[in-house]
Amino acid sequence: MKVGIVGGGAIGLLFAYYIQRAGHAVTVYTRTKEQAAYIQRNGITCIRGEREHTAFPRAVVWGLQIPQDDYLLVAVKQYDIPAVIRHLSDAKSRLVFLQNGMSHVELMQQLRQPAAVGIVEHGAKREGPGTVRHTGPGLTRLGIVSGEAAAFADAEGLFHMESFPFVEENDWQGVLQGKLIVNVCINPLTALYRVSNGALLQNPHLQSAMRQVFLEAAHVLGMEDKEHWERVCHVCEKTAANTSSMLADLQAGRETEIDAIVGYLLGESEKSGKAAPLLSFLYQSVKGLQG
Ligand SMILES: NC(=O)C1=CN([C@@H]2O[C@H](COP(=O)(O)OP(=O)(O)OC[C@H]3O[C@@H](n4cnc5c(N)ncnc54)[C@H](OP(=O)(O)O)[C@@H]3O)[C@@H](O)[C@H]2O)C=CC1
Ligand SMILES: CC(C)(CO)C(=O)C(=O)O
Repeated sequence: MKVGIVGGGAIGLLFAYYIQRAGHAVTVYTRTKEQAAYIQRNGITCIRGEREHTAFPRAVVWGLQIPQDDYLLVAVKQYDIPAVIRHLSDAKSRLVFLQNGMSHVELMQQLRQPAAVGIVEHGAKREGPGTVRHTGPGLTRLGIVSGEAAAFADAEGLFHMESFPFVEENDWQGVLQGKLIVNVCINPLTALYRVSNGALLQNPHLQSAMRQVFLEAAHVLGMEDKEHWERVCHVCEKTAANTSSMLADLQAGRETEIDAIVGYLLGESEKSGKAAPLLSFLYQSVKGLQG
């Protein structure tokens, strides 16, 4: 099977490495010709614990040719999706979007191709143009957003590996929302206070601030059940030593995914008329910091 991965960041390199190892013909589509040349020459090295392996997919720059892949996995940040989609119009591939947040779902529904979300429960860190560290092994949940279900019938079986599992998810909206609320609670506060995820639990004042953010976000999403708060605390604990992606983006001077995470919720609060002053404060603060 021909599988294209758009984006050679942490998630793109991780998926390219594992799917190539599963025996598929992978092409990584990068933004720069330098990264494509690097991967062509050196492959992709994945570090997991003490182990380190290299796989050798093809690599080319995105947008130079119409992709001929059976599947295309889009692994760019939310805000880069519009630029990627521009080159998709003639592609016949089935599409899988791997982003956090929720604002891509509406964009996906406007595409001609069958499209699915891949909800990524792995942690990954890019350590070089062809090197990724698999920091938190988890799984990927596939949910069909548009097109015939039959288009994705083979996906789970094709990509699944014991060391890199894929499962089909019927309630993909519920799972995506569950992940969204975790990111809403953890990412902006860690970015503003410049703390690791665990500090939001360990410091009682920050925990109380996070609880207030949770209550407002849960109200907007109609997800006030106890289990969602427990999940937020569980993720905070499990990733206690992590620098959240939003804090990492700010520290590196990159754009954050605040629009796809908090911005999406503000859109929902406007539609429903539910007030969200804390979310608005977080949104404006992170926007202000990213300049
Ligand atoms: N990292 C993680 O552990 C997890 C990430 N996610 C989600 O996955 C998504 C990707 O995250 P992540 O991999 O960490 O982000 P990165 O910033 O590491 O990677 C994004 C990549 O997209 C590339 N890119 C941007 N525009 C284009 C383009 N037009 N054509 C081709 N490539 C392009 C960038 O290229 P360049 O480097 O040249 O700018 C970069 O390599 C995000 O939505 C994130 O929230 C979800 C779960 C876990
Ligand atoms: C779960 C969490 C908060 C882990 O750091 C994350 O997804 C992120 O940083 O974006």
